[in-house]
Amino acid sequence: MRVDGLTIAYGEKVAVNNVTIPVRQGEVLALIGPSGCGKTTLLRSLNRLTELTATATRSGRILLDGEDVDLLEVTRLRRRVSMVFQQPNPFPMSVFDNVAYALREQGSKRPGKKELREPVEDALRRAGLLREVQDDLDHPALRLSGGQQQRLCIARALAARPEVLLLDEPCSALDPQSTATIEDLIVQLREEVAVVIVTHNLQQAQRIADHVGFMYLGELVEYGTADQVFHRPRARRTQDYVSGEFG
Ligand SMILES: Nc1ncnc2c1ncn2[C@@H]1O[C@H](COP(=O)(O)OP(=O)(O)OP(=O)(O)O)[C@@H](O)[C@H]1O
Repeated sequence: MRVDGLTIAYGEKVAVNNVTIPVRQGEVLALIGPSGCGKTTLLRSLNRLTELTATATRSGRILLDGEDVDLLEVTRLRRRVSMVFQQPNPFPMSVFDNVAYALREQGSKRPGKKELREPVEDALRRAGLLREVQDDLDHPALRLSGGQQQRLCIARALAARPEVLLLDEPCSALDPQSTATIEDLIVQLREEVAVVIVTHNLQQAQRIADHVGFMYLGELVEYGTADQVFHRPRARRTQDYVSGEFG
């Protein structure tokens, strides 16, 4: 995926200013920067969620596999570029049905429960949750712990076999143990899906990211490997931010 000269404004306020950044397959890209610098807006634009905000306007191009995302049917785009939010938001239905939902929505023919069992379990396995819920697939998803609910949301996103997974501060509502589990999961997932994560947690970005984009006041100030951005930042602003001097 590639973002090219992207500018997004809410009314008069420019939230993302002329950003060009690649999203590479097989990698985790972390977007970091102080509050309000445009990370979430950039993330949400990748599958056109910013269109849901009436005041948002956009210029520049976003390409998925060389195709302009504006030319793709939006439901299909959101299956290929899938989003997991800050607060786990499973549907008020069983664990099984949460994941099956994504699969049922896919084809023209509605598969039955039997046919769905294998792909549902496969998505749960890839989200690192199957072992914990195997015997409780019919239990309400809302009875799971917060960390399990977040992995269920990841399983739901993975079920549609997306090419890109967008994670908006996925651990901010979780305890340290669940956070560690999800970080391990993200590192494994990059083999099957490109991951873009917004995080305030610089240690987290260092632990899991291959590339890092540092944003400030809507601009992409610096983009590089995690090692370079954290240990040899080129810009003074990046240096100040990663050393904890502001933000
Ligand atoms: N729906 C909206 N309407 C108007 N302004 C918005 C809207 N969403 C975000 N903004 C503004 O756009 C700018 C960028 O916000 P955004 O949420 O993308 O930043 P962020 O870096 O993700 O912040 P945070 O780290 O606090 O989540 C901010 O000034 C914010 O106030």
